Amino acid sequence: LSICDAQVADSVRQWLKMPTFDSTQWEDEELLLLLQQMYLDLDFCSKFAININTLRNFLYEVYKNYNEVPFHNFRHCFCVAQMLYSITWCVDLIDKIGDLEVLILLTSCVCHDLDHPGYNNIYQINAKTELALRYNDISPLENHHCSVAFRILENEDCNVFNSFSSEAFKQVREGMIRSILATDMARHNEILCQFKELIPEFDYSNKTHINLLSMVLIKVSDISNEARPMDVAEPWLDRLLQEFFKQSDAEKLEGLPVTPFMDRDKITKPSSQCSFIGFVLLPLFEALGELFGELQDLIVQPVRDALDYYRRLNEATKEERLH
Ligand SMILES: COc1ccc(NC(=O)[C@H](C)Nc2nc3c(cnn3-c3ccccc3C)c(=O)[nH]2)cc1
Ligand SMILES: [Zn+2]
Repeated sequence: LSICDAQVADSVRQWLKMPTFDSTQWEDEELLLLLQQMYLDLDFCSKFAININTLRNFLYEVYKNYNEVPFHNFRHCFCVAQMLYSITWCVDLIDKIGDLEVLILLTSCVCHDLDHPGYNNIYQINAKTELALRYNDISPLENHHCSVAFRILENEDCNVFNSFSSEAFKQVREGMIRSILATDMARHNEILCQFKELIPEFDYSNKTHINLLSMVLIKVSDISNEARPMDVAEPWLDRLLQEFFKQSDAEKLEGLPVTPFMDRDKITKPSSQCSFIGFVLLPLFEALGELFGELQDLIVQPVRDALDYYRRLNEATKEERLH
């Protein structure tokens, strides 16, 4: 049976709407079919006259433009899109920000790490790479991911927006650029602080408010592994550290400054996760949970549980070192 005709079973379509979904159980071809299913189940193909073959070509071209790196690979992009998709159903996001904004967000998630080399912005800038030179040290990776996305969309066979008016496409382009550039963690505090200021009087008719909410939604989806069950989250942390250690080894070899939270001689998994979840992840998730109460049980509480788990693990490993 060709993959194109395969239908996604109803039970899988239901599980796909949950943060407990485990991407490791599926082949790449099946993940492509599941991404296609997300557009279909959100009714985007009929709402936006997206030809199903164009959607397939787009998703396959995206797939080919992700690299075989330990963490920032196609499977990561799937997880990020799938988390956004889960949130969409849980809070009825389309009812709150409209179809076009959700289409922009989902497509931004799919494209947000395109052609990631496995070496982050700090490395790009210190090593004076082609990307750092091209983008003048300004979010070189995120600018590149977004540029690759629109180069794919230049190809009519892959352009899922080819039925859009030029005005509508301009809105899509602005939205995708804003969302993908927002995933640069160097901007984390700037974005979180601005968002927290809006929460008390959040205004869904205010485009500035919607834009900031969209940036927070893709950020939450991007770093959301610890909101998933431990057996799903843990392998991602190992892959992430694999990628970080590869970078810090290269930095040592090339005489470049070594990024502290990446140095295999300096960090342990429990201690680095305690600080990441405590200082970065939980504050972000709690802010979104203040606006969308439905997310408390879905993804905020699981992050608190993950923090407790790593704190206990940290204590236990400290105990061990003492004896
Ligand atoms: C403010 O900029 C930051 C802050 C923290 C980190 N990363 C960390 O603290 C460590 C290595 N942990 C970590 N980092 C994570 C996770 C998920 N995504 N993610 C990640 C991956 C690539 C780039 C940045 C981040 C935060 C995760 O569960 N843990 C990286 C950048
Ligand atoms: Zn990412």
